[in-house]
Amino acid sequence: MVLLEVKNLKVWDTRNNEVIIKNNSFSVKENRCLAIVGESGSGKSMTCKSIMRLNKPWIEASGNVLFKGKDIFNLPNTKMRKLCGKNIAMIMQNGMSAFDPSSTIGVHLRETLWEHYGWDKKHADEAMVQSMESIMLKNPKEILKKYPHQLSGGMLQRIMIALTLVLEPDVIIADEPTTALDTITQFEVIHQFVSLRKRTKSSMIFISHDLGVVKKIADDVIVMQDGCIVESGTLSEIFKNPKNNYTRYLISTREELGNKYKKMLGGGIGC
Ligand SMILES: Nc1ncnc2c1ncn2[C@@H]1O[C@H](COP(=O)(O)OP(=O)(O)OP(=O)(O)O)[C@@H](O)[C@H]1O
Repeated sequence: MVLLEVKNLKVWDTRNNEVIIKNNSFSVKENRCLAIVGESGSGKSMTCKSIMRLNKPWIEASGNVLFKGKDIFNLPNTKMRKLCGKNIAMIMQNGMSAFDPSSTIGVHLRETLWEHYGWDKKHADEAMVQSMESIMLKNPKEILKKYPHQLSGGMLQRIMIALTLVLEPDVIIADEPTTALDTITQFEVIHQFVSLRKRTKSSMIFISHDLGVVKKIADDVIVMQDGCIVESGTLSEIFKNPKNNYTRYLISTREELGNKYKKMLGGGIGC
């Protein structure tokens, strides 16, 4: 079953009328992970921000976004706020930008859980502490008292994963969630994403320019170039039999990079 359908999405900058996303359509099926890949500036983030209506005021979008068959593109902002988080949750590229710098993590999480579930402080804290423990975050009670700047990017990403586990949304949108992290933390966070999918049975849109990561997590892939979807298919179709030159180029550069690392590390790394 299709859970989220994006139809003829067009996005443009009203300041200079530059078209950023050109009439793209794609869908996310139940319990599947769709990866959006492409080089920097190809429009991956803009696509997801447009679904969530997180674009800057000068950016406009047209088209349709259907969630469980209902058009949410023209939903009033108050209804959209309710939907975001509980039904469709976005995990940002940079953990720091997801949290209010002037509030503690606890205040932020409690507000979110109050808004979506009406939980009081005790209920929210219990759920978050349990969720953070389940993904091996140490001292969760202390974490709730901290401000975002007191925690590392990897910690903030994991807190967002813990919150997503509590919210159990139907669709999770993860925008390059490992970009700002070092290699070891990246590996751990990807592992958390894979188990997040298993535990919540959520569908996922996973944005990445790292095809190695995509191979680990995705079922379906769309490839973007200059605001257009140039190829789409299942993971094995895209990797084993890419039809588009740009897809072939992305895969070959990934393989070259992988081989270089293998040589450097004496054959110890796989992609
Ligand atoms: N706030 C903005 N205002 C105007 N143009 C923007 C804005 N944000 C992004 N763009 C432009 O939109 C295009 C697509 O950007 P987008 O961030 O979606 O790319 P991306 O594929 O996600 O890249 P990256 O992998 O670097 O995050 C780029 O040309 C970018 O310059």
